[in-house]
Amino acid sequence: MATGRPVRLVLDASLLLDPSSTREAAAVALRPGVEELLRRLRYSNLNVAICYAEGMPNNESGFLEKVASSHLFGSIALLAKSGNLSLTELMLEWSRTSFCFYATSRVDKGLISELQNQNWRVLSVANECSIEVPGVLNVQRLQQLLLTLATLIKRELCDSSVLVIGYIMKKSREEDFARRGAFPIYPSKGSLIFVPLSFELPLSLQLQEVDMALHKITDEIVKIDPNCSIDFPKGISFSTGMSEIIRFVEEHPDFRIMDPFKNIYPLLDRLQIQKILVRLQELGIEGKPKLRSPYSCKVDNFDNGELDKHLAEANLSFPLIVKPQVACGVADAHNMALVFQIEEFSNLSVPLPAVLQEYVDHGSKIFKFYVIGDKVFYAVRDSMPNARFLKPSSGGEALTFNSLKTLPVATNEQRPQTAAEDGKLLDADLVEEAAKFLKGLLGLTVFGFDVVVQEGTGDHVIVDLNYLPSFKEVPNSEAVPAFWDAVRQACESTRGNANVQG
Ligand SMILES: O=P(O)(O)O[C@@H]1[C@@H](O)[C@H](OP(=O)(O)O)[C@@H](OP(=O)(O)O)[C@@H](O)[C@H]1OP(=O)(O)O
Ligand SMILES: Nc1ncnc2c1ncn2[C@@H]1O[C@H](COP(=O)(O)OP(=O)(O)O)[C@@H](O)[C@H]1O
Ligand SMILES: [Mg+2]
Ligand SMILES: [Mg+2]
Repeated sequence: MATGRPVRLVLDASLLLDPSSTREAAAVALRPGVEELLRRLRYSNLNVAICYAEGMPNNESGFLEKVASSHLFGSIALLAKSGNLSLTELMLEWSRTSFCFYATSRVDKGLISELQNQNWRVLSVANECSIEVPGVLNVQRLQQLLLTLATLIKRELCDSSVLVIGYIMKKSREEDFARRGAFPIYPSKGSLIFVPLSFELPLSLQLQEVDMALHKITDEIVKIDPNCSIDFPKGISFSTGMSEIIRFVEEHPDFRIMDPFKNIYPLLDRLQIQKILVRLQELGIEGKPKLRSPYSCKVDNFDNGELDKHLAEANLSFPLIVKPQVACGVADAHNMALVFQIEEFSNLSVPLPAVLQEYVDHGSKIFKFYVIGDKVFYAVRDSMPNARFLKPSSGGEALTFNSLKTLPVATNEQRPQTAAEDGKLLDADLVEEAAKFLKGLLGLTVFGFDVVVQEGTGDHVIVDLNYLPSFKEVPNSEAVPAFWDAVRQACESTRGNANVQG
């Protein structure tokens, strides 16, 4: 099939409706798992339609019409001619112009053979009795439907450059990507097919069906052992599914993954991040602003008597920003504090072990840089004001906050008047150099980092490093093609480097 012929998927009512609901004439309901399937199909770049027999009770057909329109799907009433259901004119038209799938959970041999005569691929899904009709593909579980479709589409596209990417990430992140059109099942540009991996099915079988797995492993952290010697992945417990994937990757060194787990673990630890960022000094260029990491030191507790000596050795002075050493993956990784004097450390609620960092006055503007493959983007975001604005409100207490939820950003009067100066503050070329340097160090395909420009010195201070962030501020028209290029690059990079488990 030449690329570009639309792919159509017609879902039979029997696949969608919960059989128990239609039998007892209870309120009509979707079968478990169908809502999630429909949501994924909504952003799949497949042409989807729901079909039902025209004689279906109105409450059921009405319900299906509503489901179809809420997902922007078509809906088709199959005509019953002399007792047999047959294709509508529209479906016959599709047979000529598109590659068509029909997914059903009931046996209607007449309809099936008519569909097959019109070159439709018929899939029998989650059927109690699998249909022994030649050419019908039996799909045991609903969760297998998308991967089955992906494999069939790839085969039909007869284009060896098409890659199937299986992804694992939390629902909200998947939705972010899907809504941006980043996860097509029928490839638009970039000839990539994206399918979710299901933790309700054996992972090893699914992983053998895809060309690469794309993951945000920190979405699958169940807990991190709070002992003080952080040496990831020791001490991290992952979800069962994620543990299965980790084991599979260990047993299949050639399996492609974006990105290798060992390249991600350092970004779970703000001390490791610090060690990486300190190397930015190697980039020092005459006449250019200084690129650096904030002065930092680690503490295992807040009531150690030698703290002020510790601070002096680390060239640290107040105010300090205090962050958990664990950088992400657990709820309290973003619980922080701004501390103005040593007394405020007593009963400080920041999780231990913690990192104390120089608080850089940066005029409440932060530059969020995103490296997506070979491309570098950045967005400006409101940030914390200069410390002098925050001190009075603290009244002798540390100012505690959650950086993702309650970051104390500047009010208007706390913002420097030179808003127009923002662009001039930042030396974007210098930071792009840093981005490329970091990419080389990290071995990550998509990552983000936060830059603040110190007032007075103009130092460019990188305060945070994240992998697979949402880069939501980057326009889809630029971010999505860059993301696809990055994914393809990661998949086609030579096997050897892909995931050498050192
Ligand atoms: O820390 P930032 O710079 O706000 O970036 C966050 C961060 O990457 C965060 O990941 P995590 O540290 O919680 O793993 C991401 O949120 P979730 O993973 O909780 O969804 C955000 O996507 C990042 O924000 P942004 O994409 O705006 O940089
Ligand atoms: N050293 C610092 N100096 C000044 N502001 C900082 C510093 N570190 C972080 N911030 C501010 O706090 C926010 C959250 O810190 P960050 O390290 O990015 O945590 P997270 O990983 O939770 O995003 C930053 O976006 C920035 O606004
Ligand atoms: Mg951050
Ligand atoms: Mg972060």
